[in-house]
Amino acid sequence: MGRAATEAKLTEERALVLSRHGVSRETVDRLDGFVALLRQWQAKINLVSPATVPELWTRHLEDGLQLGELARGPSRWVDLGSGAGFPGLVLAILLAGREGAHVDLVESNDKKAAFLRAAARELALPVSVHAERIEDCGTILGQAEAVSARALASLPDLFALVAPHLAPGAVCWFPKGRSHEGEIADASAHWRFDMVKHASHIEDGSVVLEIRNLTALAGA
Ligand SMILES: C[S@@+](CC[C@H](N)C(=O)[O-])C[C@H]1O[C@@H](n2cnc3c(N)ncnc32)[C@H](O)[C@@H]1O
Repeated sequence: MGRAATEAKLTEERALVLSRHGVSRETVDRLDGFVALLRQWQAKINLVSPATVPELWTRHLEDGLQLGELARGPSRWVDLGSGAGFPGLVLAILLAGREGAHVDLVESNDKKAAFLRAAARELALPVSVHAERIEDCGTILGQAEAVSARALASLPDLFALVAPHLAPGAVCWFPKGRSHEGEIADASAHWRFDMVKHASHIEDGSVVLEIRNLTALAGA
């Protein structure tokens, strides 16, 4: 897609997304700042698939906005495998200004972590970036009221990563695509959990899974 068409699509989809999510002027300014910074860095490092840049608002930002609306309570989040900040940085943008709010972003890729740090600094967000492997971040996970992860791993693999560390009462929020039913079936063979499945607006058949009370089944 050429530059003019990219700009037109971004403008059109920004208006669409903002019409679907009532956010404050300050939040809109921070979302715009995030998009500008991401596009600036994207010219140097591959933060998101280049084909999805014209659809940044609908493919990437809106997932975080939707998650923030579903999970209004928690102030202390951990986002695993944050990549370019989805959904973790968007959640931090929504939480900016709330007393006690904090989002830990875990991203093992040094270049992406550098981008996340730059964005957090420029946008004055309540964020810590951990350029580490999730497997080494048990203490951070243990402090979370809510954990998010998008496009990181299958549901059983996500459960294995988080379960040993989750504090009692912590809630996991995992956006999932159309193949979520198979992942839920696989996870159910080894784990007991309470789940609410929220329909996602991002793509037909996609969902946001809200998971509580995760425990390993005996003998699994
Ligand atoms: C497919 S990307 C998804 C990024 C983002 N969550 C999104 O939805 O756009 C997965 C990200 O997780 C990071 N990652 C994968 N395994 C990881 C691990 N064990 N510890 C920390 N980061 C990891 C990768 O570097 C990559 O940036």
